Amino acid sequence: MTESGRVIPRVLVHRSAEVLAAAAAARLLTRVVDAQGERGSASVVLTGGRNGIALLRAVAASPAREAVDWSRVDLWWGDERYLPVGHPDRNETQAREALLDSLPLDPARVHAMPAADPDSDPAALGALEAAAERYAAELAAASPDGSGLFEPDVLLLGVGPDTHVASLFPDHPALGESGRAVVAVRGAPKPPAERISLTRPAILGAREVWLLAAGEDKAGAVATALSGADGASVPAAGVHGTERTLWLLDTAAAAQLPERIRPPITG
Ligand SMILES: O=C1O[C@H](COP(=O)(O)O)[C@@H](O)[C@H](O)[C@H]1O
Repeated sequence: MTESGRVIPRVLVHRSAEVLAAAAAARLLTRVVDAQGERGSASVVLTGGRNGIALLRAVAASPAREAVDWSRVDLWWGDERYLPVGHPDRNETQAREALLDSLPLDPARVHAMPAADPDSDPAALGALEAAAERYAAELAAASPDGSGLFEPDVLLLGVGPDTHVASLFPDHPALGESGRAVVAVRGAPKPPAERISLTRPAILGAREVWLLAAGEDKAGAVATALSGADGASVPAAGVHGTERTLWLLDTAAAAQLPERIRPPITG
């Protein structure tokens, strides 16, 4: 913990993307079981992207998934590509294929972000903004004490090569959104241009934030974010959990970390 009360991130480096996915899956399963033991249920915010989906595949492959009571797990998304239901590029579609369709989840507890109307132009003014507002209302309604505070047990984030997390991109106005929990993102530099994202203040409510990055294309972003960059312009530098912040990397993504903060490979 720093003097400002911020939790210092812990960085773990695994020997490959496959080991990273398997280790993160084991960690997630344990965290969910522990949260259910403590509070009766667990809430997890999923991410899209290759590392987030690899983690879900690793959960699907793990016999330890039987240790979880999946009917008492709430699933949310940190961001979504605003595309029609079932579109292969939707984070929801990929998560369902990788894991969710094989779990005995309570459908009422699977909180996918709204999808675009297949018969309308997703860029048309209004619908995307209304979709973001609906998701914000869903989040507020689900807060356990009615306070509207969103405190998921684990919030997963992929890290883009440009340091984006969820659909908060560097120098995009959505990164500075402070008055709401969910924001409509237009003009995203990575397709599709229309997206929905949790805002930085919403992410900061999570008990644990885990940032996942594998591959050499992520090395620059990881080094920048962990070297004291300003979270107001470098999205990955500005997110943390209230109890814990974990950076889960493979050796390639950790390759440009300055030596003073590069931990030994954990396995
Ligand atoms: O588009 C997105 O990208 C990020 C990062 O994805 P990656 O494939 O570069 O790891 C992801 O975290 C986000 O959920 C997704 O919408």
